[in-house]
Amino acid sequence: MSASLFLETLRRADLETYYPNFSTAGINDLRGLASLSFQDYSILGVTATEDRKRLFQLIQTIKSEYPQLNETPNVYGIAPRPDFTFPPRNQGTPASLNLQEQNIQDPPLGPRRVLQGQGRGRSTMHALATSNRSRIPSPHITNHRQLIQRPAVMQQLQNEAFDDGEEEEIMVNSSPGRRLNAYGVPSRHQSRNNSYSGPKSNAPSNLNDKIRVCVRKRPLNQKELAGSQKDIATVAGSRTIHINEPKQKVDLTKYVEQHSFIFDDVFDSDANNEQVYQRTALPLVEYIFRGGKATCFAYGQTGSGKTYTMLDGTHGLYVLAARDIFALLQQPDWSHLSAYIGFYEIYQGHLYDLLNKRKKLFAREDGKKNVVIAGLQEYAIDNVESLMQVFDYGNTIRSTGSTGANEDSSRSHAILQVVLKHKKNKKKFHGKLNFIDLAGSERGADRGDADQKTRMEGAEINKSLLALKECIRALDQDKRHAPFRQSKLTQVLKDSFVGNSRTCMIATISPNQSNSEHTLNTLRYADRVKELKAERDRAEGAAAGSEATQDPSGLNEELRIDYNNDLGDIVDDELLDIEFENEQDGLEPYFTKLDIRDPENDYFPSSHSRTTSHAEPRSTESAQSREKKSSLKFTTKEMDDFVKKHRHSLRDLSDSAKKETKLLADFSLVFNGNNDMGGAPEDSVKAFEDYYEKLQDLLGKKFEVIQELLRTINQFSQR
Ligand SMILES: Nc1ncnc2c1ncn2[C@@H]1O[C@H](COP(=O)(O)OP(=O)(O)OP(=O)(O)O)[C@@H](O)[C@H]1O
Repeated sequence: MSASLFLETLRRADLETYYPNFSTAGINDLRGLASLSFQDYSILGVTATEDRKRLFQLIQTIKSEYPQLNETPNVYGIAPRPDFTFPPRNQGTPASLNLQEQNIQDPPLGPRRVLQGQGRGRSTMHALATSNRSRIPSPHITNHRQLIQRPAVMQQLQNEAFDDGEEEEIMVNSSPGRRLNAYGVPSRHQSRNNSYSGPKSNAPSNLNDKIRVCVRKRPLNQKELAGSQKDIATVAGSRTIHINEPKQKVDLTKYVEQHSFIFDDVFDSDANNEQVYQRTALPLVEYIFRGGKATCFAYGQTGSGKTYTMLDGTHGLYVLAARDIFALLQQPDWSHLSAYIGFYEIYQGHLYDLLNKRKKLFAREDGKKNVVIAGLQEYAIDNVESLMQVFDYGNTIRSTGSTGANEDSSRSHAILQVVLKHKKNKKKFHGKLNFIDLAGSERGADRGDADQKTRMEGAEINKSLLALKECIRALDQDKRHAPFRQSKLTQVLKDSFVGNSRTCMIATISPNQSNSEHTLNTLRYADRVKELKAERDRAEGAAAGSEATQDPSGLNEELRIDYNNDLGDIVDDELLDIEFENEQDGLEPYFTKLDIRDPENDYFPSSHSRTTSHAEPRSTESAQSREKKSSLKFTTKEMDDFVKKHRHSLRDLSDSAKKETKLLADFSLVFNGNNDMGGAPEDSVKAFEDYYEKLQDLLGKKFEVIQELLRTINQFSQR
């Protein structure tokens, strides 16, 4: 492991100050850290309680991440010199340091201290009603993001996560505490707590939500069973999952911290793909027949079951969806449509066609803002067998690499695209469904023994997953700008997120205890999406009374502005006339049968909606009188010139808005990334200065354009 990586590891745990001490003691990699015993902390100068806790947590994280390191003896032989200890934090490194060369083994861990000095048998149940921790605010936030106090729930229970013959305590519903970043290292920022509202958790989720977040737990595999690994993920009901995270206190007492999450659907390890399909991809299948665009993606740790769920060759969701798509295409209502299949991967920021010798591809947008993968070989397929053959062929050339967790680990994002087009006019697009098997991220970027290529792959994957999260976040918060351009993945998915689109995320998790931190990271990532979605739902609910102000497109005002801003050259009249097909009528029998039809039917912009969304409503009377007045005051040429000028200004403004969007997105990504990864505040400040200076420039130019337009209008009004 390079010194800089090691330093970075310490930095993320807020322990970088001790780097010189570690380095002088010859501890410069994870192995060295894992070998440290509690007694070594003082010798290394780590005396502050908070820092000792942090170091302890970091070491536990490393040990659970890399179990092989647990066997490493204390090869560094750090032993207290009778006459010397490292200075405490911030006091520099001693100039002359003479560590003893002898090897000292870690002292044995046990016997563990028993809480409050009491012995406990396996069946003992102690309610620690007076414990401070029983008053820790719940991690769950109410709808209004207020912390709610939960009853004293910390109990000592029979420990199910450890089975080493010792009693542990379980902190039920305890705070997740400091958030772990993608590396499983505690972030310096306090975690946003998991949010859900209790009553809602019992009600079935809405299959027609714009964004759905589901979780799938895979069974323990043979290796984990053989290693007596415990299942720490408990599914409770159809929407709740508890993660019993094994932890250790500073005094080495083991305990279990239970984290509870609620999602749209939670699938237990015995759920099969058909059951998962019914509540994830099936609603998307019917949605694309209604002219929408949809995305179904699996997110999760390497080896957690993303491929198994999404792209398994025989019963992945894509096969099940294809079965229904082909069946629907056989029906008279849809016989004018064909399904075209494309299969490509995003590897290191580039697109490659998996059905055409990994030919390099480029993502573009057509005039109607559909993302087009230029050069992608598409096959008109009408039966599942042919699809599976084509898919198998593509899958053999997908970029894979070996990670410790999963021999066939994919190092690329694979996208299987199903586009419905009109048979008579292939250019006429009807609907699109993307199935995405995201690359696993955790084992690439931070592995000390990974080669440069693997690390670069990991970094690229992390970047795209971060951008994906940012885009979903932005969309879910109905923000005006989403940083689509930050990664190839989000660029490609852009049209599946804006406008009439639906997204289903399936977070896949491994249930074994050694993966608990990655599992929690996955669930927190998913929870973030879910939490924001809940807020939006509430906001929409609150606004339900003001139906008259709602856009029939189903886009809220901000997103609509973004969509329009992003249209760039759309100011030409023909492009303003953006039209999505709305062929819902013919769907009646099918959707009635499935009983999942969206009752509101509010996702499809009517052919007028975009145009009308720009225009101020005018009364007939005032329009007529304006026309009359105008005909008296202006010549045709003047009016024509003004329209051209306006159009020109709009183009400039639109260009500016695009630049502004990018500027904001760039800054947001750096800012949020920095926050999430625990980066230095100075980096954020520097980026912010750069951002607002550029914004000042852009706004100045916009102002000039508007001023010029107003000048002309003023001249007109003075006539
Ligand atoms: N729900 C499940 N039921 C049974 N086996 C499963 C399930 N999910 C995953 N597996 C098995 O676990 C192993 C890893 O799964 P998979 O390859 O899908 O992981 P992954 O998340 O796609 O990993 P990577 O990111 O490395 O590609 C496979 O052998 C797969 O068959």
